[in-house]
Amino acid sequence: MRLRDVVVDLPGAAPGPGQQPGGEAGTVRVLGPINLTVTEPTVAVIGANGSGKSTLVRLLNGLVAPSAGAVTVHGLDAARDTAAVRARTGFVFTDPLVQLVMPTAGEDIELSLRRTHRSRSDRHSAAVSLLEEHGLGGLEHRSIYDLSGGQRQRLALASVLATDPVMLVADEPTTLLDLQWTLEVEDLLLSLPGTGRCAQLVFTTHDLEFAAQAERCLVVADGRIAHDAPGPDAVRWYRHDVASRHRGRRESGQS
Ligand SMILES: Nc1ncnc2c1ncn2[C@@H]1O[C@H](COP(=O)(O)OP(=O)(O)OP(=O)(O)O)[C@@H](O)[C@H]1O
Repeated sequence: MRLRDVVVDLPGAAPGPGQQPGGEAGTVRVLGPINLTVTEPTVAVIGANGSGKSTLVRLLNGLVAPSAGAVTVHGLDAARDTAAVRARTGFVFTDPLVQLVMPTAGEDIELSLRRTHRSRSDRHSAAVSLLEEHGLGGLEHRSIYDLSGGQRQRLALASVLATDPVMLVADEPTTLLDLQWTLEVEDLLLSLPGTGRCAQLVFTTHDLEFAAQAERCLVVADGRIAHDAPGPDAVRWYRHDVASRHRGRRESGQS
């Protein structure tokens, strides 16, 4: 993926802390300018609340369009060739209810399998085994509203993976999971490129141990890339940066 001179300006009453006015009156600049070419198989995006992480990854499948500049994914312009980009890019939302569209767990996965499994019975048996693989065995008839938050988050991931995406973008994919499932899902996600199940994984997270395992990690601050390094180095830089700002505020009596 490639971001060239990308900025995102969004409507806003007044710029918040760390934000600049956008190019048009009444807008704030929430991202950019950003120039990046990312080829690494596993890429983490970390940073403070409101720094612009979700906005950055939403650019990758056209959920957010840049106000200026260009986002290229698999050689396609994400804002112009959105349908083609979305056909290749799976997106896992932080809130699974945003993306689960069918009434039951089994039906949601079956919907994702409709392109690759033509017959209904094939779709059903593939859905049952995918549910098992994600710790949701026996829940195919369960309403998506009667699943726990963590079960829903795993279902959302299973449904997106069922579409065989070339690139998987996951926005805080483990926020609702218990410790065991956090570790399972992190292992699964990080292994995807290596096992050929998708070519590239891009994820946002506040879990720094997870981020440290990525080959490349982008630290976002106030809508800009503040640091860009291999996972362990970027996480070390981020911890140090946050701690020293915190110390500075404490010493000046601001917190
Ligand atoms: N549709 C929108 N309209 C106006 N402002 C928005 C919109 N979406 C996001 N923003 C603002 O853009 C900034 C970046 O938001 P974003 O969701 O990208 O942050 P984030 O780094 O993912 O935060 P978090 O860690 O809290 O999820 C925030 O100030 C947010 O309030």
